[in-house]
Amino acid sequence: MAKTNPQLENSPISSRTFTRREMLKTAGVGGIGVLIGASGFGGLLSITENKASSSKPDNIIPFYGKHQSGITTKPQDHIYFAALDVTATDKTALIQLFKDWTKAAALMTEGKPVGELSSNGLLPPKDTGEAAGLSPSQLTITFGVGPSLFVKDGVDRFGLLGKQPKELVDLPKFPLDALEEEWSGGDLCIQACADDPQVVFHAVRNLIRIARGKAILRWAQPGFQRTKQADPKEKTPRNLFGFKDGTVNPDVNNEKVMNEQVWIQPGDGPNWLAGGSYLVVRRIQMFIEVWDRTHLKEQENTFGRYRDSGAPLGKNNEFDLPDFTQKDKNDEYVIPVDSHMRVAHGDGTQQILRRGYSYSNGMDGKTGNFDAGLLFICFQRKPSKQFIPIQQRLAKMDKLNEYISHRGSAIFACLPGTKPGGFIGETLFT
Ligand SMILES: C=CC1=C(C)c2cc3[nH]c(cc4nc(cc5[nH]c(cc1n2)c(C)c5CCC(=O)O)C(CCC(=O)O)=C4C)c(C)c3C=C
Ligand SMILES: [Fe+2]
Repeated sequence: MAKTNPQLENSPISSRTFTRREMLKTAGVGGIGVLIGASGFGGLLSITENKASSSKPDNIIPFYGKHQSGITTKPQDHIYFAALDVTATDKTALIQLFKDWTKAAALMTEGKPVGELSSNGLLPPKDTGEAAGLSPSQLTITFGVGPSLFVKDGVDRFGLLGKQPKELVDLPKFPLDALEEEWSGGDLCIQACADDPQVVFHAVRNLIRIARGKAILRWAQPGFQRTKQADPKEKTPRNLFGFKDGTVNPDVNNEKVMNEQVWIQPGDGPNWLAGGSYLVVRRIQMFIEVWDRTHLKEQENTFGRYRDSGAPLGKNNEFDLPDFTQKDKNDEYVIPVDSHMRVAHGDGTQQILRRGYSYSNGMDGKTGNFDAGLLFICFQRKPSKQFIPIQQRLAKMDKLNEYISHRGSAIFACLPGTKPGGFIGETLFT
């Protein structure tokens, strides 16, 4: 399980840290427009540069690096996930979009607004403003491209057909899928994660705004887990069924394991994607009202773990290895054959890096129940050998299926990282 932030490969935090909070502090109440007007933006920057170098915020996750952040990054408290449809019809516009997004994302992850602050009362401000004064909050922004960016309705939209990886195709239909168009697919995705809900919303909102005329929102879903404030020891978070969720995950601090399981390697497919990773997202509704009427033993048999400790059935501690051979006095397996953990584990050869968040979207208008569940997100090197076989098993025989329904689905190739001066998607488009 992820215990520390492994973004060691991303470039070190810039010494020119000029955060939203510092900007307000430097300008003083009501003074910012006047200061910029008088000295120009560069002047203000240089004042703050010197001041900030001795007090670097430690809640910045570097945007630039070999890989995009937000994949092996220790999960932050909040997510805002958005899938987009591209409306632009030429490749140049698409390239410009990725250039603009890269610049804006790099600024926002450092806690800066997306454009110069302006005192021109006749223009809308470049940044929407709701994150002014907020810290960077470990914001990560991760971009991906979906299969439909390459070919849609048989049309090679941007001359990218020859570049489409074999793995980047729509997921197969699984038994019990109840997918809805309004929660599925997308030409592009943006995953914004941070320790503040307003910071993640601000990030996606500004990126969508920048995309105006080139791409539009297709679907979006915010999500959460317990905050670090509520659980300073940062134990494994619990899902909305009350169980610890995220105990077994490949070790993000082990580079060899990440190269085997998560990062696409040169030779895996087209070279433009080496250093990237496939993201599978499933919007899974959880029938919490039914679950809340289910007795504890049944709940524990459903997952194959104890609710309180998170230990595998028959063991004492959360991180004890499960014994799948152990039987009880009735000659039944202690960890039931249809339990979620056992079925997901299989023979242990397929692994995925799970990075999901709970969601709650108010009431399901059709039933009067909560519309709540798991925004399941996982990263992997080869979906055909990782998510797909696991989900095929789960869809067939997971006891958890009585309590959940897969409502949305999409797959994206998360692009490799980039250096300052470059842009996300550069390897694909040039
Ligand atoms: C296809 C992949 C998976 C889907 C979809 C999925 C949905 C899902 N899972 C939970 C809750 C738990 N999952 C747990 C373990 C677990 N789940 C998957 C895969 C999918 N889950 C894997 C690969 C594993 C690890 C298996 C192993 O090797 O042990 C657990 C147990 C604790 C843990 O390890 O995190 C819980 C709890 C829900 C609620 C859900 C859909 C709503
Ligand atoms: Fe699971």
